[in-house]
Amino acid sequence: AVKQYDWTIDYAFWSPDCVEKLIIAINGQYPGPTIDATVGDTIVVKIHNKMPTESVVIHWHGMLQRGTPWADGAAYVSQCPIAPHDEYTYQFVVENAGTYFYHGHHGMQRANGFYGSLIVRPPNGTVEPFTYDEELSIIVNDWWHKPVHDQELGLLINPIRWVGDPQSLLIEGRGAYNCSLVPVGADSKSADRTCNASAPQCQPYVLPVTPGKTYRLRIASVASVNSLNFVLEGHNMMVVEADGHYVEPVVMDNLDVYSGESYSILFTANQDPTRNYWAGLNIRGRNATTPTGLAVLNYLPNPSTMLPTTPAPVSPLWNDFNLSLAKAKLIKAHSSLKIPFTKTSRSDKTLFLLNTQNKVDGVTKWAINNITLVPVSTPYLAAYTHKKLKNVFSTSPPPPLSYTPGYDIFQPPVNPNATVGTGVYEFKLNEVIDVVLQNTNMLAANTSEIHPWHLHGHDFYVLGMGNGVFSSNEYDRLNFVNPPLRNTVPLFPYGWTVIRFRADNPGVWPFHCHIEPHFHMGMGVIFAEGVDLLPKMHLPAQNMGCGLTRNLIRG
Ligand SMILES: O=C1O[C@H]([C@@H](O)CO)C(O)=C1O
Repeated sequence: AVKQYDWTIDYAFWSPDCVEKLIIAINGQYPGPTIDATVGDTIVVKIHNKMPTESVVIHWHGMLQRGTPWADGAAYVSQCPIAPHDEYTYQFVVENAGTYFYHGHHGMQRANGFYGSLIVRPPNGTVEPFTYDEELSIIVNDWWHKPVHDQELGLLINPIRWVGDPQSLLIEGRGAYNCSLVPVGADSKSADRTCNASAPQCQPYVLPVTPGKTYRLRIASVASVNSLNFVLEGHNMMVVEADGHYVEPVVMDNLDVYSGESYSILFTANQDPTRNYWAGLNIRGRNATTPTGLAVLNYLPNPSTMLPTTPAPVSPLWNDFNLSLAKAKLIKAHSSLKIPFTKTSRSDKTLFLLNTQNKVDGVTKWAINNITLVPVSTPYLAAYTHKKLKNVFSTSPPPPLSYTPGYDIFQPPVNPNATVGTGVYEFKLNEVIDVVLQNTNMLAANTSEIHPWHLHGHDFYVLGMGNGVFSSNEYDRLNFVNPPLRNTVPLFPYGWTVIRFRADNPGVWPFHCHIEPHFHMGMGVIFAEGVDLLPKMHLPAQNMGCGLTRNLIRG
């Protein structure tokens, strides 16, 4: 079936955590409308950009965009952003059933509240490998009071003004800042400093349940910076799906969710039904003082306003990274998933990507094999579809496939200066690619952080994760039996992560850290697949109305 949506994008004043702030709303809603579709459906979303001075794109996170790379919604990779007062129509087919979401992929618009859920259901009559009575769904997020443009500029200047810890954690766009902490005096009179604890927009999100029933709860994270941990007070959860693929059921008493990831968990409302419970969200991976984000698990017929008198749920220690690693490794492909390779299969190409924090002209950046990705004004995909422009992004020499062996990942970089680049890793159609992500110490001593890496246009197999330096003899110990198929995977501090995918989707696809500030600071690479086929591709003219392709458009 064709599912048609008409979306007007505009600013709105909103109070997600009771403090009023300018956000980006869709049809006046925050979070944006949910897309609810079935495998095989064609999604058509007509965008009207009503923001007076900001251009916009929407990335359909986890959608493979097979045959429609121009609809991926990554600014200056797949398209020119949609100008103010202009319109653009996204059209693509949804391929796999699961829990997904969409979000802005231009500037820091995602951090400005520009996101929503995208749920894909299996074809009618399909039996899923688990059962439940009803379904609930939440998107989780971290939230700052500082306007995103202030945040963005702070990241790009010298010295860096890092965004710091968020003021709140939001569950389905709702949190509760303590209004007594809002500065008083002149500041309190300006609109963006209004804090109203009884504003309807910041009343806790309610998850209504009927005692005895089993629920599928979909959880997705669009967090700007933080790794999050989700707890359902008094209830265990069984993880059954991750990033749109079934996984071997695994019971957890709290769930780590990295930015860009999604999960389905099952839980049964089998606790004392005379009270309600907290759903809680805490930061892991950073030593933050941000209070727990709270929603209400509402045992019907109790009123949803009957707040639990129990304390906010606690999560494991923020820096127990071995626990984080062990938990991430518990996610394994469901036994019904056919793995298209064995222990002895090798990739056609292996990329070793060193993740370092760097400096370029004194400004703090992130680099991959010492190259910081910088913005361009011609969309990569548009350039690749025009023979004449094919080489504009191929730096000479091309971006390095690996880094110098012997790099000491436990020390700050000896020479922190990185080069800037717009180079592309080019793959032949159907090449099997392994990527080894290698984490390192940051510019400051004794610091290394979590980076959730997200690949556009693909799911990939997570072959393994570990501590220290990855060495090729570790290949034998990777998981070739039931590696989960994901579109986002964490890279842990001082650790490594190995993924595998087939370059079977002609197009140009970003692979980047899903931490919004880090992508801005250059932490990503660009993959071009089936490059010989791209000149035969016909992009919508509107994708090309900027940069070097602007003058090539014929009416
Ligand atoms: O990119 C980053 O910058 C800060 C810090 O390294 C400099 O303030 C931080 O925690 C990051 O993740």
